[in-house]
Amino acid sequence: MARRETIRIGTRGSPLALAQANEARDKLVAAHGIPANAIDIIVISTAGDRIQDRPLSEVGGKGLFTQELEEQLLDGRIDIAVHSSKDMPTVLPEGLALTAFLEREDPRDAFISHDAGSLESLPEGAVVGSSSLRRQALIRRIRPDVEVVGFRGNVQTRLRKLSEGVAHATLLANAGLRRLGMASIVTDLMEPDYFPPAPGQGAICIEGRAGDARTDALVAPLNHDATTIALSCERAFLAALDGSCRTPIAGLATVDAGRVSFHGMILTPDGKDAHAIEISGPVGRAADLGREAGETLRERAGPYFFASWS
Ligand SMILES: NCc1[nH]cc(CCC(=O)O)c1CC(=O)O
Repeated sequence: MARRETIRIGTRGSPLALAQANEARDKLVAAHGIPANAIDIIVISTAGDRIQDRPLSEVGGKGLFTQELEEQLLDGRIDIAVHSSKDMPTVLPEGLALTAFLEREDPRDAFISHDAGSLESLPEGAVVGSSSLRRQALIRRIRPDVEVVGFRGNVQTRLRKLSEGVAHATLLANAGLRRLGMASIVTDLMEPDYFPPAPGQGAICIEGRAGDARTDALVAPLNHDATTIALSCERAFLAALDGSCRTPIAGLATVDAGRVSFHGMILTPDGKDAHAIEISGPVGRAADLGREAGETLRERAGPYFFASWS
């Protein structure tokens, strides 16, 4: 393995992205018995980090959190990029590949509030902050009386807004809170059967250059098979729905005893209309099952469902 000695990991600079890059570095160190200083962590700013004044669903475009890292991968300025799988487009630039998925953290969304113990028990007409189209639609489906307001910024910013009374509650990925050591702020956890997470939520992935044997060998021990199987199902579901970032799409696959079980849902942004599917089969068919689930929902919903708000 010797093109150069140091391994360069590219990452975004948010506290969560850095925690994820550190986790990948620690796993590389442990797997290969190399010193921590043989790995450089290189912070790269993305459009998604720079745009703070608008919901990203409005900005549109794919790869808001990934493009700048991918350019540096293709240039050879970094060897691997560490991402949240949830932020990864279904189609990668030519020459790049997802080469490992780390063991998934809790995929559930966390409910955080100083005013109520759960989404269900919020007072009527309460305000919930979220800029995620999926969370907005699911919240409105469960609590049509609640007012949903856009809410961006890092965890600290959102918590400050809660304290200031800008909103009564917010939802964040429990995985991110756990990785930041902030699990104690969670008020309630949303069960995936009625509040399914985003495809990929809670799973860190490694992106590398396709066919780069050196980095493939490096990251191979970090791969968690069940997570990779679940993610291939979830990402095939997303791809089959042609996941425009304006369509609320949710889905979670779990793996047990050689079988993968998938639960997917698409919603209108107001949460009034939704289509859900449950499907399971042998792990070898994970991607096929995800694609079939997506195609079935697409057919069931009909073209009007996708056209009515975009
Ligand atoms: N959209 C930003 C983003 N991308 C991944 C996570 C959480 C971590 C994960 O899913 O692994 C978050 C923040 C959030 O949804 O609370």
